[in-house]
Amino acid sequence: MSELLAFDQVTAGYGDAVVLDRMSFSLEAGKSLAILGRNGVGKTTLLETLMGHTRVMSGSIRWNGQDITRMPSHRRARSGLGWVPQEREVFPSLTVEENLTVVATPGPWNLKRVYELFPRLQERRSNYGNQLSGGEQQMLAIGRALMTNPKLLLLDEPMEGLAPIIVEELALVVKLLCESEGLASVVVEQHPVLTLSMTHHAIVLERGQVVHAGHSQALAEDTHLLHGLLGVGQRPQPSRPSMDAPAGYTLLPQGA
Ligand SMILES: Nc1ncnc2c1ncn2[C@@H]1O[C@H](COP(=O)(O)OP(=O)(O)OP(=O)(O)O)[C@@H](O)[C@H]1O
Repeated sequence: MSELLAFDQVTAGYGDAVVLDRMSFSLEAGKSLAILGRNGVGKTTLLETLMGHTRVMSGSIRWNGQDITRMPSHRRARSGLGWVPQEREVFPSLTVEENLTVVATPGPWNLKRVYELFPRLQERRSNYGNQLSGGEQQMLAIGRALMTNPKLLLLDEPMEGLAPIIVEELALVVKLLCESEGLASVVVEQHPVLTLSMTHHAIVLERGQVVHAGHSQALAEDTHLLHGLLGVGQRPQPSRPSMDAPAGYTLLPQGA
C-alpha cells in the first residue's frame, strides 16, 4: 500500500505557542487512524495543522505525494481532504439537500449515494440545517464531506454529545466507508475503545508528542497499556460494533 499522509517532525501551534512538538506519523491509502489522548494534548490541532489553519514552525507534511507544508488552506480543502469539523458547521439556513449539493464535486459520491448511506437525510431533505437533531447534523456533516469526493475523511470527535445508539450507528458507517469503499480516515475521539474498534492503527498523544503508535486491535486488547496511556481499559468495555447494518442504514454494494 502506498503512503497517503505523513507528518515528519512537525512542530506547529498558534502564534508563538507550540502545541505539536516534532510530531511524526504516517497513514497508508485506504487505512484508518485513531488519534487518541487526554484533553488538550493537541488532537484537534493536528487536524487543524493538516488543514493549514495553524503556524508550522518546522518539519514537513506530505499529502497524496505532495509536500503541502506551505500550501494555503483553501487549496488543501480542494485536494481531497474531507474535513468533518468538531462543531459540524452545518449551514443552518440551507436545507439538507442544499447543504449537500453546495459542496458537490464530481466523483463516485453523489446525492443518491449519500441518501443510500443515510436514509434519514433523504427523509429530512427539505428541512433546514437548524431543524436537525445532533445525530442528523453529524450525518449531514459526514454526507457533506463525502459529496466533496475525498481521499481521506477527517473526523473530529464525531460522536460528541450523541446518544449511544447513534454513536454505534455512526461508528459502523465510518468503519464500512473504510472497509467497503477503501476510504482512508483519521478519527479524533474521546471514546478510545469504540474508536480503536473502528480503525486499523492508532497513535496516542501527550503534550503534542506521539507517545504510542501501533495497531488499534493490539492497543484495545492491552488493557494495562490503555489504562496507563488514557486512564481507561481496566474495567469491562463495550463490545465492538457488529458488522451487521443497523436498522435504517443501507450498505453500499462493493465497488458501487
Ligand atoms: N485557536 C487557538 N489559539 C491558541 N491556543 C489554542 C487554540 N486552539 C487550541 N489551543 C491550545 O492548544 C492546546 C491543544 O488543544 P487541542 O484542542 O488541539 O487539544 P485536544 O487534544 O483536541 O483537546 P480536546 O480533547 O479537549 O478537544 C490547548 O492548550 C489549547 O488551549
